[in-house]
Amino acid sequence: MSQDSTQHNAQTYVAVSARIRERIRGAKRRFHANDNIAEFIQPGEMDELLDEVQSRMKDVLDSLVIDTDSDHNTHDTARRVAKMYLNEVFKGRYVSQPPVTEFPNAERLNELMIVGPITVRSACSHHFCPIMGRVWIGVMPNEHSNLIGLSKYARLAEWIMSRPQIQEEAVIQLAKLLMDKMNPDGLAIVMEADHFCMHWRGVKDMDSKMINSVMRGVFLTNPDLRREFLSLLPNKKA
Ligand SMILES: Nc1nc2c(ncn2[C@@H]2O[C@H](COP(=O)(O)OP(=O)(O)OP(=O)(O)O)[C@@H](O)[C@H]2O)c(=O)[nH]1
Repeated sequence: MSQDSTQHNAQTYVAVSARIRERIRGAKRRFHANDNIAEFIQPGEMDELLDEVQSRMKDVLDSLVIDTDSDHNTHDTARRVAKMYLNEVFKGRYVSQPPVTEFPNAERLNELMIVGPITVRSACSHHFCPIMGRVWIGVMPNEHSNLIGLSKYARLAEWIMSRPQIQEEAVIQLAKLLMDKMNPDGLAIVMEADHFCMHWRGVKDMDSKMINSVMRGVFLTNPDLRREFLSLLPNKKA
């Protein structure tokens, strides 16, 4: 019998992760660590996933030779880790995009606006170690752009970041989402983050950060605008 199926109530039980994977493959879609798969998850299946991830985490703890039966500290760790991954730190894979009210640009605003720093939290796809950082977003709207509420930049950034990520792909996913939503003349994003896979382990370098920027539309073609955006970012070391 395959690992994904067991006898269950006299019927063949297919693990919920296998059922979800089957639907995604059927739709010829990707399910990389930083992809959102909410549309393939049916009502009630998140509870089943929680049980499945808990059971597999228990196997990992067993393989780490940790006595989860008599060690009171790790007795419920498998469940806690499963809940943390599915409902908190990787939630952005499993839930739909947060609702964002879009307002027409009634006053035909076409001046640079900047939001930030927005705190972002993620984990790297390579080691599942935390990434903690800040992001600044600059928008150059035009008369046809949709405007979104200020808090929605943070909500959308959190949705993208609460997945296993690499920083270079995360900023591009965020840029695409905002471009699609607002349709501005230009968009600029700067992200600065600490990667705990470099602080806590590996090279154990406490000081280095990763900073990257993504420019779209007029921020690419107009160096003065790009300079204005970058000069208006508060000192990132402050
Ligand atoms: N480009 C990029 N790399 C990242 C990011 N987060 C973590 N990394 C790096 O991913 C790399 C994984 O490298 P590997 O050589 O496969 O893994 P490793 O042997 O554990 O690497 P060390 O960290 O050097 O011990 C490391 O260099 C990490 O520092 C990110 O957001 N972007």
